[in-house]
Amino acid sequence: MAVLGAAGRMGSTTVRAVEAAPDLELVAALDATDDLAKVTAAGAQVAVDFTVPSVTEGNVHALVDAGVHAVVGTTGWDDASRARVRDHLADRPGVGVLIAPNFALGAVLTMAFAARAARWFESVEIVELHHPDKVDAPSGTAMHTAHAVAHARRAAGVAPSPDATEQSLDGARGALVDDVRVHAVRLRGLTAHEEVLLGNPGEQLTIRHDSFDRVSFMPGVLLAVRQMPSRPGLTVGLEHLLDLG
Ligand SMILES: NC(=O)C1=CN([C@@H]2O[C@H](COP(=O)(O)OP(=O)(O)OC[C@H]3O[C@@H](n4cnc5c(N)ncnc54)[C@H](OP(=O)(O)O)[C@@H]3O)[C@@H](O)[C@H]2O)C=CC1
Ligand SMILES: O=C(O)C1=N[C@H](C(=O)O)C[C@H](O)C1
Repeated sequence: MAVLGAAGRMGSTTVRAVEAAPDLELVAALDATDDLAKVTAAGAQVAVDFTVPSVTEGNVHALVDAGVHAVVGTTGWDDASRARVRDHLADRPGVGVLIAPNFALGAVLTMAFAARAARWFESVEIVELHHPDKVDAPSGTAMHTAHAVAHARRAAGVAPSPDATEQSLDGARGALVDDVRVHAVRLRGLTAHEEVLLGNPGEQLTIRHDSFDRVSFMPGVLLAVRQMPSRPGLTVGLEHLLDLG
């Protein structure tokens, strides 16, 4: 298999995890200046992408063209870019692509629990907290959580969270993602954290997940690497590989 973005925080952690896995062989580790042709030249069947939002879609199309299955953890995807990959895969039967905003088991469970709880609360807001070197906000995980929560609330006929704010400084109420408020904190010392706050009169449920170390993402990454050769087409979210989708 191959790792794209191998010199980065997640890429280097993935390289170590693959090297420690007896059933996987790392044949290519690419950094920003490397040609993607190295992936096929090395005979990789699966490539993991932990690069940057500006290049990940191009990488995925090149991998699909080459018949290489892709496990994508890089964020920055939207409906339009995912649709382009889905269309491309329709011409390449047998090739599988997973785009997952978070590979940590606890984060996937947080999203599943939040979606399950969302219909029972009047108010829902999301706070994501990350290291200050992160280039995108809100996090891909928070966006995915907001969409899942919004979908569950719409399906149950629940109104958007009440908010009487008439006057506020720009950004004070966070970003509105699919009718759900999302707040992004960037703080030295943090790794990757998310809280889903659910409120009713007289009570609050907080669902919180903390990734203290990037090793937390590795069981999910390796699970995906092992499964993608038998999952053709586009899969969005690790929850589908964990039977939680
Ligand atoms: N799904 C998940 O579970 C997780 C997802 N992420 C996401 O993964 C992505 C990477 O995060 P992180 O590792 O912290 O970021 P880093 O900035 O540490 O790593 C990104 C790496 O990609 C390299 N790169 C840039 N362009 C290319 C290219 N065209 N080909 C190959 N490599 C390239 C960068 O090189 P250079 O610095 O020289 O430009 C850098 O080494 C982010 O989008 C982040 O949100 C992060 C954690 C978990
Ligand atoms: O950049 C990060 O660090 C992370 N990015 C992903 C995201 O944007 O959701 C996953 C995790 O939160 C760590």
